[in-house]
Amino acid sequence: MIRRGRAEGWLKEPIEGLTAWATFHGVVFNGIKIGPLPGYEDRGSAVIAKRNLNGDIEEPLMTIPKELVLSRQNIELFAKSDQHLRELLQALGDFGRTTRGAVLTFLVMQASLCCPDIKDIGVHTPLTDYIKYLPDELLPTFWTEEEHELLEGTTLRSATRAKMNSLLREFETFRTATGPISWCARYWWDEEDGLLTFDDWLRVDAMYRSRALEVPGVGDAMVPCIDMANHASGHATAALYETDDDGNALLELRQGKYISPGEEITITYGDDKGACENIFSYGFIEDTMSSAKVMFLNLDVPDDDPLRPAKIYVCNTAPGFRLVHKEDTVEWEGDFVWLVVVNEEDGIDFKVRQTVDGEKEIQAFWKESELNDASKIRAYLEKDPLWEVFQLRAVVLMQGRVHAQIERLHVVGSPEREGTVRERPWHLAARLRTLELELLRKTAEILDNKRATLLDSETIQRYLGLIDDDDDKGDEEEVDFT
Ligand SMILES: C[S@@+](CC[C@H](N)C(=O)[O-])C[C@H]1O[C@@H](n2cnc3c(N)ncnc32)[C@H](O)[C@@H]1O
Repeated sequence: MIRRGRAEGWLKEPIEGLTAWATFHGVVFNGIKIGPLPGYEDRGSAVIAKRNLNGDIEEPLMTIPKELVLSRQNIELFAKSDQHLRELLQALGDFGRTTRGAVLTFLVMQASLCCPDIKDIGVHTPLTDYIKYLPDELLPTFWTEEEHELLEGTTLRSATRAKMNSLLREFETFRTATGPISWCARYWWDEEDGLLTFDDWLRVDAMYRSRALEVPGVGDAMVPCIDMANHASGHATAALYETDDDGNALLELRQGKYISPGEEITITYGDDKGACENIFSYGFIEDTMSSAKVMFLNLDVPDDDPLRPAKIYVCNTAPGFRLVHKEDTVEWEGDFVWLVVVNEEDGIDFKVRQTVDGEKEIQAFWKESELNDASKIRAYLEKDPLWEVFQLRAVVLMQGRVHAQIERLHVVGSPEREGTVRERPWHLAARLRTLELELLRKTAEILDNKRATLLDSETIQRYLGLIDDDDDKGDEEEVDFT
């Protein structure tokens, strides 16, 4: 439906009309305009200065009335005067009460309202027309299979697969929940000419994901016009967004920033986000990005671990570890790693408990202390006399995983661009492979050093039997390196 609306024009407006839309609905612009930035048209629209702007004295560059903010709270308000939207949200239950569920549903509803084949459904809001100004972002969920293959060996490959699966599940939930509503059955789900398809779900997901901001005092929301600001990190971020005492959204130039006419006003989408997440959520990597910054590598509990099923059962953290590039080192995070490297002889134990309603539950213990969640395990291990041994095991485990990932990237190499592969996916995949490979190599080096340091530690020397505490014992004991 959305693709058709874009092609036929009933769901598309030129960006030149946005200022009139905004002014009509009470948005105040101060010294700025919205449109393509000459030389950077591939970024879509941007917020551009119309005159000299001085961050030390400037009033807000944009003020967006609170009623225009596309937040969960406002969607609930819209639903009070729109019985069809209300029906949808009620049918969706818990999902309709999440911000994501409410926003995606609202966006599908706005597209349906614009569709000439759908009659007498829903209530027009200012935001019904707003979505006509939004571009279709080429996020990886719209890449072809050939383009996805270029991601082999990068962490974006599994992230995109997992996202596609979760989008499919979400869409099925949406279809099942709304199927019994008669107007949904007629317009959306009719076997012959139902208008809604998975492609629509991908499109509303992309709109939300690439434009959602965390608005102070509101939470995740889409803020019309402020969401036309492109991203720049660090000192290059020109403006910040916040809310005033009345809940209106503001775009404010940062103190000390001076912008000349024709220059862009950027915000940050999150300086801590890694290259993978930037492509995943926004479909670009900043030109100045020189490190993948953050990578998540998945892990499994080895098949030969007798505690594997219990460890998987109790695990409530992401199965893997995150590498975070900080200045000239790489730090890692992931409680799952600790769960993998300990075994029964060390002190981990699992017990089956019957709950009050007769269900069976597995509980994890570390030397008699209950581990309510996996995040506690590290604190216990740190206090254990064998802490260095556990660290060494963790380091060896991660070394194996990092080397396997490097190997996968080597196998992919630098493929030639096939004729059907689009320029942007090809370029982004190549940059991501390079950035992730560099971060992995750096991590491998750091882990090698860490391993060498740990092997030198007294605890480990003793654990391996290389230090003999008891001179009298002589050398009759064999060292067991396993
Ligand atoms: C919140 S929107 C910003 C407005 C957008 N340019 C538009 O035309 O609607 C986010 C999208 O803008 C583009 N974008 C933002 N910052 C960018 C940057 N630094 N480089 C390239 N594209 C950028 C990406 O396509 C991203 O998904």
